[in-house]
Amino acid sequence: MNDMTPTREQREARLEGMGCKRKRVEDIRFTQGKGNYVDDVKLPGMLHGDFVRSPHAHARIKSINTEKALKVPGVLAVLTAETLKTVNLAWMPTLAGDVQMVLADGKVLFQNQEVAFVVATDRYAADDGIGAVEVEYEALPPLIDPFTAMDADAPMLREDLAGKTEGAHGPRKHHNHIFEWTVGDRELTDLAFDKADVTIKEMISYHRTHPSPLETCQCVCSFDKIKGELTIWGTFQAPHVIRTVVALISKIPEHKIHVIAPDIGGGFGNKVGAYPGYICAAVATIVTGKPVKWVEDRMENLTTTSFARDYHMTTEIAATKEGKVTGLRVHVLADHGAFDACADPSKWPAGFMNIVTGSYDFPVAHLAVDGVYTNKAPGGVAYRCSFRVTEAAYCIERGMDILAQKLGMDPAELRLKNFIKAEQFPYHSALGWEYDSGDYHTAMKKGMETIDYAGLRREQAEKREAFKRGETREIMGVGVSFFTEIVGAGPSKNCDILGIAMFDSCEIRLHPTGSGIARVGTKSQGQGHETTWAQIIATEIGIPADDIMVEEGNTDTAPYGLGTYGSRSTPVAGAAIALAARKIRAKAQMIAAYLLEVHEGDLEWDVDGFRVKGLPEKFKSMKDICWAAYNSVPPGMEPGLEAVSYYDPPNMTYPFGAYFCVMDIDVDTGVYKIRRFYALDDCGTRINPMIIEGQVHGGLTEAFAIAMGQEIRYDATGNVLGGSFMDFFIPTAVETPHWETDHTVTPSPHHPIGAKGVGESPNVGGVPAFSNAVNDAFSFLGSTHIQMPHDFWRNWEAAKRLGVTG
Ligand code: PCD
Ligand SMILES: [Cu+]
Repeated sequence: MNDMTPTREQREARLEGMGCKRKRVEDIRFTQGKGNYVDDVKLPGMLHGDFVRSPHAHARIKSINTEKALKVPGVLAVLTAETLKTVNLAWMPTLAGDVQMVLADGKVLFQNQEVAFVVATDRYAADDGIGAVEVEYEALPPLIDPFTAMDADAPMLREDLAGKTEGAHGPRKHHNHIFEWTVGDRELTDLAFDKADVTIKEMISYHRTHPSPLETCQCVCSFDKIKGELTIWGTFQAPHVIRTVVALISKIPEHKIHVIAPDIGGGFGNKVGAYPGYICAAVATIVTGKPVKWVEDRMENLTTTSFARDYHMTTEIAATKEGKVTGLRVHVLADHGAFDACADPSKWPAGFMNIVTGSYDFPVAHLAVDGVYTNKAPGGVAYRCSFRVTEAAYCIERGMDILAQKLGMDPAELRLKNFIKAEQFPYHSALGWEYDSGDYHTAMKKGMETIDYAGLRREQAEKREAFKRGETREIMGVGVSFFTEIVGAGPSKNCDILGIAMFDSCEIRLHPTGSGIARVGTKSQGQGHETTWAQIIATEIGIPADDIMVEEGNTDTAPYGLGTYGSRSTPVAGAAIALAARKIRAKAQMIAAYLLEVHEGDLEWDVDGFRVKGLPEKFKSMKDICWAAYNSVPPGMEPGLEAVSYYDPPNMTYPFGAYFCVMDIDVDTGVYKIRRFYALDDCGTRINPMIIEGQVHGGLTEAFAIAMGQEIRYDATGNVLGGSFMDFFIPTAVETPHWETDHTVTPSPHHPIGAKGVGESPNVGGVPAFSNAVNDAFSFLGSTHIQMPHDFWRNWEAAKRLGVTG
């Protein structure tokens, strides 16, 4: 070795592997406006489709007259449910076992529902065509309040299900009932409540909101009549699932369907489901023989595509007078809108809501969820937690605060007292999960020390006294939230979508000169997979991350995968990537042994190649081995260096975190100021700390939006009130607080690289932190629970209700 030989550290740094704050490679094109999004797909002769939508929330359709529309210059076709019936596509299956109208069939069930699809030479002509379609409606009584959905005299929404007493998830109790789902031991839980010293009960609602990604949902469909092939470019978080759904409902053989998800401008769960626009564009290209583009506008996106939450959770906790929790009982009324179009794994009608015991050692618990139909848009999947973990975390984190208040205990102290202890992992929760790993006490204490929790409480006590003396009009709240996430759906034993197990996949192919391509079954929408996936490979096989190209989103080239949502990419695909890389390394080891004329067992891995044990100068780098793989492999070995891995995770991963929010609220105006927000996340092994930080910043900003103002509201007749950015709160840099981030590292014991997901965590933990801060601020005035979102007006209303302002 001479002086020019790089040190081990230098070789490691050159790889930019796991743990490196590698800059996002995709940002080179994104920041220069050189991304390639669906709307950038422009094909010769391409037509444009757009929808006639219902102004009513609930109405019968008496007639649709398309004659005038068809005379509008540029309009080529108008599809209605009747047209779609000729190809058996007026309805489509949802991922939740329900069916959904593609175009209104006989009646409409929510405002802005798709009624007809106008296809024209350009978007403007399509719009003129929409104006010329004549639809005659007969208004029906709307059902907006989910609490009245199962009243005896409630209007029947889903006439297609009339008389059906069995739904996709068991018996239906009423014509607007979708399912009842129960978990846990009812009897033992009731007993715990009978014996409890202290109990609390509160209706905690997580309102309806919407992720509203920068880019709306869209697609371009192009049918090649000669080859009988359908190509779909679309904003799909799960391209392979879309291909399978299209194959099942169109009867086009799956190998003749090409689904391509190009760059995506944010997904946030909004782009998991299948929407009528996709089906209509596909039918339209087959009918017209021309490519057809469908692009939603902002209002269409906000009012009709996958909303989030709308869970009304009656929460009860039983405890001893010393503050040890002894039982949890939760009933959820789930408002699903007109169709059950959630995208949970098949066996989980309410997602992973049974993580509602949170980070606490509840000996017994019981959860019951009733899903109901209302005259609102379908969905329920979205917004940085597709599987209802956010609802669960909000429920338990609000509940613990309410219990602390009743016990006269500090909320952080109550949590510390009830945490699952580090030595209890793997921990079996009362509602059936096996938490893989955690160290809650360490995380919580680190957070409390960093923000000087005790000092904040002292300050708050002083401020409260000053408020009572009339010296200030400001009240101070400290919001505590300690969440446990559950991500990585999921193990084939209990997770499937449409019968397909929720594995994920990776295929790595190394080229002779020592670079390569990795194709993965996931699909980044901004998370930075092109950067992080290459980092895993770099560490595993010693090829610099810059020399690995990552490709996702093309069903012809990527191995089958279930896509990106529910923070599943790192737990599932991340593992597939590591294992595919290890297969390559195993073959590389055989080649190296052959080249160095030693036994495989005599070699050891050293950063970027193999070294003969005890003979450090005998070394073959991965680059050398790549070349050899194409010309001098051991006799009998196949040439080439590539591997595929399909990974079926043995368990979910359970990231967690401790969040604190310090807030001051002026009682006379309701105006709040967020003084401090501290977020400690534990996502196990950290692949790219900078990307993690970005994920946390983004998720916290969204949590802030939800907790402090964002809402999709409906009036009594079913008009959407949050349908544009005039009424729907999107925080800008001006409103967004400063985020302090921190971490601990508790690797997942079953994941090949120990990583857990992180993308969803900040939203899961963030919302309760904000809401608890507001509630904590008001608590000394006798309030137990104030409903989100906590905008200025509602804060002022709360102050008024509590008699501290006029
Ligand atoms: N440990 C760790 C973890 C993680 N990571 C990173 O981070 C990220 C994320 O991850 P995750 O957690 O795994 O996740 P994913 O699967 O990938 O993704 C998903 C998520 O993601 C988030 N984030 C985001 N970002 C952006 N930019 N955009 C978007 O859209 C979005 N979305 C959101 C959502 S909503 Mo759902 O769908 O509702 O369910 S779910 C979700 C990536 O890149 C990775 O790699 C790292 O580094 N490390
Ligand atoms: Cu989730």
